[in-house]
Amino acid sequence: MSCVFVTGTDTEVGKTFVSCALLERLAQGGVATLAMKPVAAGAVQTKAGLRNEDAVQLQSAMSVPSVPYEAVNPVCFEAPIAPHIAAATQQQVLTVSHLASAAQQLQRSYPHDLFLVEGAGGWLVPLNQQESLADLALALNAKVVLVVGMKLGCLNHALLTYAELQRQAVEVVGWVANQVSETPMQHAEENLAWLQRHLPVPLLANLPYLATASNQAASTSAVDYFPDSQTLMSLLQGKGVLSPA
Ligand SMILES: Nc1ncnc2c1ncn2[C@@H]1O[C@H](COP(=O)(O)OP(=O)(O)OP(=O)(O)O)[C@@H](O)[C@H]1O
Ligand SMILES: C[C@H](N)[C@H](N)CCCCCC(=O)O
Ligand SMILES: [Mg+2]
Repeated sequence: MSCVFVTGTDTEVGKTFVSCALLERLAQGGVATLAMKPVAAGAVQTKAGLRNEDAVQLQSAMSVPSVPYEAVNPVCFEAPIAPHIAAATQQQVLTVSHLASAAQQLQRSYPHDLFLVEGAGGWLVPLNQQESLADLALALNAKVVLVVGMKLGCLNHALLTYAELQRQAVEVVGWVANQVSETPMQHAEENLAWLQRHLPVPLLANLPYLATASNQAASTSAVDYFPDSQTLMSLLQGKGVLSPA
C-alpha cells in the first residue's frame, strides 16, 4: 500500500489545495484514496466539535466514503499556531507514536490503494521537544510530495527542504510549483526553470493561481494540470521518470 506525505516549503503554500487535486485526479481513474490530517492547528468550534478546514476538504476529496472526521483528523486545536505550542496550551504533548498509531488504525479500517497524509506547515515543524512531523512521515515509511509556493524566497526554502529530505534518505516522488498569489511572482519562469534544474524529481504540476468562488472549486480546476490518474499513481509510487529540465 502506498503512503504519500504532502509537505511544503512553508505554511499556506497550497498543501491542502494540491492534496485535494491529487485525490480528485486519482479518483477519476478509480484509485481508492484515503487521506489524513494527523494534526491540525486552526479550527472552528461547531456543534459536532472542532473542525479544521483542511481535514474537512480532505474528507470530501478522498474517494473512500464515510470516514469519520475524528479518524481523518485525530488531533485538532483551535488556535492557528505551531502545533506543539497549541498542544502545550491544552496541557497535551503530541507524539509520533500516538499519531502513527492513529494513521495505522485508519489504514487498517478502510481498504484503499493510496493513503495521503498532509503535514502542517513545513517539513520540520515540531511535534514536541524531540520529534517533528518529519519523524511521523519517516515512521509511516511515506514517500513525499513537496509543494513549493512560488513566491520570492521559495528558491532557498525549496532547496533547504529538499536537502533535508535527502539527508534523511526520504524518497521524494515529485514536487508541485504552485502560484499562491493572484499577482504572479516576478520572473516566475526563471524561478521555475531554476527549481527544475535543482530538484531532480518529477514536476507533477505547474499550477497557476486559480481564482474561483470556493477552495473546493479551485482545487477541482487544478486537477487538469496533473498527469492522468494512472500516470500520477505510478509517479506517486516512485515509478516515475524525471521531467525534462
Ligand atoms: N493555485 C492556487 N490558486 C488559487 N488559490 C490557491 C492556490 N493554491 C492555494 N490556494 C489558496 O491559498 C490558501 C492556502 O492554501 P492551502 O490551505 O492549501 O495551504 P497549506 O499549505 O495547506 O497551509 P497549512 O500549512 O495551513 O496546511 C487556500 O485558501 C487555498 O485555497
Ligand atoms: C496555522 C497554520 N496554518 C498551520 N496549521 C500550522 C503552521 C505551523 C508552522 C510552525 C512554524 O514553522 O513556525
Ligand atoms: Mg493545509
